[in-house]
Amino acid sequence: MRERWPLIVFAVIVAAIPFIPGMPPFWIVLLDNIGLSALVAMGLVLLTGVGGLTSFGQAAFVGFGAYTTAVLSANYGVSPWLTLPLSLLVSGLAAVLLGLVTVRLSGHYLPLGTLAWGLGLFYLFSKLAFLGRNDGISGIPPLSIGSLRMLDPGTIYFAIWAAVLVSALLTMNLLDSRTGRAIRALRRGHIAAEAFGVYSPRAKMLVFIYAAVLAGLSGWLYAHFTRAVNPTPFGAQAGIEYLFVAVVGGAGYVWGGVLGAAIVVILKEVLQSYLPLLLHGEGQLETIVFGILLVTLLQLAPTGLWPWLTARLPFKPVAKKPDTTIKLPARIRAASAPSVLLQVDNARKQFGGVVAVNNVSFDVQAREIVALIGPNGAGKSTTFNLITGVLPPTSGNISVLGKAVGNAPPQDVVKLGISRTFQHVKLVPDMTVLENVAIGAHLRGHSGAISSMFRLDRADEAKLLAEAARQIERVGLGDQMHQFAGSLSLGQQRIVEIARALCVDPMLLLLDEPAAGLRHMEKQRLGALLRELRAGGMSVLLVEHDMGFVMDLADRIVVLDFGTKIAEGTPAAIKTNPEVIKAYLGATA
Ligand SMILES: Nc1ncnc2c1ncn2[C@@H]1O[C@H](COP(=O)(O)OP(=O)(O)OP(=O)(O)O)[C@@H](O)[C@H]1O
Repeated sequence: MRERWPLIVFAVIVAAIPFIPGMPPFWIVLLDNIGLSALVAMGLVLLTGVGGLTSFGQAAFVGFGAYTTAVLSANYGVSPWLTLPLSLLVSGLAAVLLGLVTVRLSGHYLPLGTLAWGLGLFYLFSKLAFLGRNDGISGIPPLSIGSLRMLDPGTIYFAIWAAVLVSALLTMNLLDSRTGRAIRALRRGHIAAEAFGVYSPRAKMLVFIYAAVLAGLSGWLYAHFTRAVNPTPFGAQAGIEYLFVAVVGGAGYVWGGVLGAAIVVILKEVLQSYLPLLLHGEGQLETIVFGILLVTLLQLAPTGLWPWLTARLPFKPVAKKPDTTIKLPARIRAASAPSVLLQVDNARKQFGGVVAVNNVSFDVQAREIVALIGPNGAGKSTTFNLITGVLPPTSGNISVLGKAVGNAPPQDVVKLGISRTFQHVKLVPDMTVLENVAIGAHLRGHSGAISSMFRLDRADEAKLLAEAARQIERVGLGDQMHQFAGSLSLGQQRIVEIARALCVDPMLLLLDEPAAGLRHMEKQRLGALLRELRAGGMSVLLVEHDMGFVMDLADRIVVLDFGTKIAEGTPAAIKTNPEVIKAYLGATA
């Protein structure tokens, strides 16, 4: 669990600021603007920095929140407190509609898509009569509690910063959870997360809606702060600026959003106030200087200022080892399970004219280690992808425990008890080893986003982390548990992937080149671990180029060449098979 005291200290400082004698009112206005901007940036942290979905369109969601309360409270006299849930709801619903078309986009189409609807909604706000067209809506009532009317910047300050602090707490809670790990895994692509049961479209939609709701909250507060709204602050330029705020502060960090908002709001204000004086009234130069300063900041700290600052702090948070005595229930295994775990029957995969897997058949029995070998490009990884649902077969059948897998997606295949590692390691480098491995236990937990935000997931979370810690210790990386996965050697990262796959409590483990990059002793330890797993009832199918390792370990070997199975048998038989020597072993000898 993360330390909460920095948040408490920050809350006390924020609460004390308005009471500092001689505090200029204008500074309070600046702090109000920083808080409003920080709320939007916090959503962008989750969306862009954590989830990897770049959005230029967040200002439009601020507009939905602001206009909803403006219309209802100014035109229909609805209490501002009643319009709060409605503002959040309208922003959230707008995100559902826009998200359905946007989050499916990939690469540069996604940011362009957000820019397109950001521009479109700005024009919509300025054309609709009931929103007051370009003039907007004025006469918005202030927020009030009993007889206290939040008319001046010094009183609404408390509402704005309470919203910032509560949102920061909820967002940190969300990120530090089962759902948060699924969201954080998205940035490295969807294949690894989906292999452990994460539905990435659902996770993407969740962050999209969450970011929009935070922007809507900012809009609701903004409307009652300025007491008038018009389309200008909700256009594409504002959308780009919000993204700047998040990136400058540190797009992967909740507090980066707050820091970025402070930097950008203060910098803009200082430049607008003092640059014209210095340059004798030359207009618009502040925009250019503002741009140059921001780019310089990004050169200094490319991942944002928050990580740059925290890396220089004299103290580091101390991570606690999970209590490994807490147990997750094991997978229920049928007493009379069939001896054939996996049956690959005439599987074929074509990519256009390339036949990557050519009518290949083999099986994996219970408590057996089978190796799939062959030269580069023989179709081994493609076979793994067919078995795990990453790719649909062109023809043929794959069945697990007698049940046809058909075209099941990876999320369904892992539920059958098949887990895997990847030829090209797919860990999230800036998540700890423990957090990466805990993604493997995703399907064994059940807490959702809301319960995580309110910390109702702790019992579930403790079990998942305990399981992850146990598997990390099992593979011999207990000392590295709290290190970032990206700081480990490539060989160790492969072992972390094995621990993640073990968290599924699989019946069949698919390992793609697990020994690549390992030193001799590490290979021996890996071999011992795999034998121990087999003795415990697990089966292993592995792709490996280290023939010494394979021959020592495997019960049976299947050899592929140009997508076709050319041999199958015990290591002794394969070693002396002339066709295998000609196609592969001769070359590796
Ligand atoms: N998505 C794809 N589109 C087109 N061709 C592909 C695709 N994936 C794999 N191939 C081709 O299919 C063939 C088999 O590739 P695969 O990666 O399965 O081989 P491999 O045995 O795992 O090789 P290596 O040992 O080098 O990893 C290769 O010719 C490869 O170029």
